[in-house]
Amino acid sequence: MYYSDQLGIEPSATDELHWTLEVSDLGNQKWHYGPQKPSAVEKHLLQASRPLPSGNPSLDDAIEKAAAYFAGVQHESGTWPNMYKGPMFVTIGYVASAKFTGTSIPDHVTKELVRYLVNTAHPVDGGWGLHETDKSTCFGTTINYVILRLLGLGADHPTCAKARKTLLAMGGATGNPHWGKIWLSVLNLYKWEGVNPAPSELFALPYWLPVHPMKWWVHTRAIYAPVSYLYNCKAQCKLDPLLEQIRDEIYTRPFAEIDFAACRNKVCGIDLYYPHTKVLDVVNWMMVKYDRYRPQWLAKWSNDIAYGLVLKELENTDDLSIAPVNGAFNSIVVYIEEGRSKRFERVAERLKEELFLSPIGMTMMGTNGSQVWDSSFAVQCFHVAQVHNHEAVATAHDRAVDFLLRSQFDTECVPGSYRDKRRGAWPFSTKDQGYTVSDCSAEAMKAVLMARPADRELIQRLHNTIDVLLTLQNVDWSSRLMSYYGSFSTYEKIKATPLMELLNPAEVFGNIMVEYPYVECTDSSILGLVYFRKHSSYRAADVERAISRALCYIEKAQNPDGSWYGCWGICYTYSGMFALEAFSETGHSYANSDTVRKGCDFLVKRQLPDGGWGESMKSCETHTYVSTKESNLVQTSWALIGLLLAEYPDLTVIERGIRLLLQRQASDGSWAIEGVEGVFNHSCAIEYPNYRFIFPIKALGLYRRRLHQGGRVWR
Ligand SMILES: CC(C)=CCC[C@@H](C)[C@H]1CC[C@@]2(C)C3=C(CC[C@]12C)[C@@]1(C)CC[C@H](O)C(C)(C)[C@@H]1CC3
Repeated sequence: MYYSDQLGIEPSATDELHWTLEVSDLGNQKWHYGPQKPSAVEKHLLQASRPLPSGNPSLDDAIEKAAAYFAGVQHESGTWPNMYKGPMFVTIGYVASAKFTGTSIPDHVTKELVRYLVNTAHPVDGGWGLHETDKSTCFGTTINYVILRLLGLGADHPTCAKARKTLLAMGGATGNPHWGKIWLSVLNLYKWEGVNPAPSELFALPYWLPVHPMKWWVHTRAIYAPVSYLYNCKAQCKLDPLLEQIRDEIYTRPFAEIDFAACRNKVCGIDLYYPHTKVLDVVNWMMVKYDRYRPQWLAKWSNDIAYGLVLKELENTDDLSIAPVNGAFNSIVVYIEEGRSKRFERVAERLKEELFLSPIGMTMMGTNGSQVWDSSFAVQCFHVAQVHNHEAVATAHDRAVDFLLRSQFDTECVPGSYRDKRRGAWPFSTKDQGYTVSDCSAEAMKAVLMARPADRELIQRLHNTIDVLLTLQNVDWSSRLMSYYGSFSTYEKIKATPLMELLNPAEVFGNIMVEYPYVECTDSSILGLVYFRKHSSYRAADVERAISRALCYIEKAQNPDGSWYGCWGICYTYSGMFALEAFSETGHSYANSDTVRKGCDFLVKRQLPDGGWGESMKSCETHTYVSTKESNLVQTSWALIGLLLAEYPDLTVIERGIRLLLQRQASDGSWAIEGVEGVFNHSCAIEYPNYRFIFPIKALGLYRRRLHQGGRVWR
């Protein structure tokens, strides 16, 4: 029974049996409510975690059953839809956009959005944080309180009353960080004069300037382009009685008496992960003066430039946008410019693809899914476990490969969008989303090569992938200077100096201004290149050089204790697995490499008494390994994969971990969700529900190979 059931909410939950998920050939997902019957996929996604007895299987049985279960919950599009949830600051975009543009939200969606927030409110103080398992923060509590009120929950409903009390105890909504203040201003619940400036003139600067926004990290610039437009025209939703009530509820003083300009730099202490630098304070002060005295024509002229960039982003992503945060801002900007035009309707419609239903209600995901990433790993794990051609798995395997082939980019971005060459690369989620990611391209390439090693036409197609991947490596003079030579970043190579972080206005996220070198992205890129090298001699010398430069980088990035800090999964365990796999694929093992030996010893020292591994989100925040008390299925699998690939000599260590995976498997072959596996920007946790199949299957498969091959790991 969920908290929302105990509490009783009006409107109440919808009937889970009436929800179906539509998924297109390209993996785009949308939930519908109606008379249809749910399929195995919806049942798998919506059934609450059911305690099934453990099957206590043999190794072979465990692999067969897990692979068959996982194959059985694949959608016929070749993807594994899953609730890619966690961040608690995304749904505000959907609700605020609907409010601003007068778009109605269907009843069944409203009910489920409310249910999710009621179920995720902090059990003690009733607030919300940056992510689902976070402590309550001013940002999380304000925006989610506002959502509930806009969706029709009464101010005196117990969830609202409790959250409001917590918000007011934190000093009220004036303590919001930059993004919170921006959403409140758009909703006319705050005043723009109290928001640190984000003028669109920045986008009109000449590109050669080192601070040009189009050199920033793709997400940050994609968000600040529409935000700067809204800032310059001080866009505000029409005030209505409900908004007036909310104004009265979220502050400790009457709205009319608040000196908003004085709150510009005020951020609640609990929220403040990354305080402003003095440099930013000075720049902000100057921009405030500029904002006051600049001529209107200049504000309008630079808004035209920002709007041009928004339109290009929409064109390059088939009206979807890179992720829901800028997607929501974009929808408002298009509405201001064009009213309810065809384009606006389409942007608003595609925003709904970011909504996902889970057993605890509906929320907006971090992106429109994790389709390409998950399908790539799924194909790989079927091969490692040698089940790809088994009856229960073969269709799912082939569909996933076809999905990956359909999802490879075959067009370039429109000119003038400051985007690099993308033909041949792959995204994280879907082809429509349109953004190359280094490791997603490499893992997808590895997957299709595993599946079709002898397909000459495919290898030809992968020439483009190689061309893109090679351009993504950080190898220019500044990377030598900053000692990230040979590394790979996420979406692009590093285009601006990390000193830009001094101007990070977000307060709640670190490392968002520019690209950084990432160990995991570098590891995956090596894996992709190594696989390609096995099958083709295309640009052999360049590929070879890229691999050795990347290996040097990972070696340098290893901490003295043998660990690698992970940025996209929790944390040292995640990165350790990727690094050890990259070393293993290039011929390094425990027996012949100090780096590998140190990497393994680090992991082995952290094995818990039950044979598993469990690492806390605190590792990401504190940059030190913090163990949880309980071991975690996915992290145990990561550690095991690393050790197995490194040919760690002591099999008893590995066997203890393997036994834990077997014991936790339910009789239907599945594993339950045990906790959050992913992270971003050091502070926000995000769930990857498919990891609970992908990585245990891979770990068990590798272990079986090791047993069968007399202690030698298959390559
Ligand atoms: C702070 C901001 C801008 C918030 C919006 C959320 C996005 C930035 C997040 C949500 C999912 C996310 C963590 C993701 C990634 C980047 C940042 C994302 C898109 C990438 C693609 C980076 C590279 C990683 O190796 C990996 C592929 C795992 C992730 C996937 C998810």
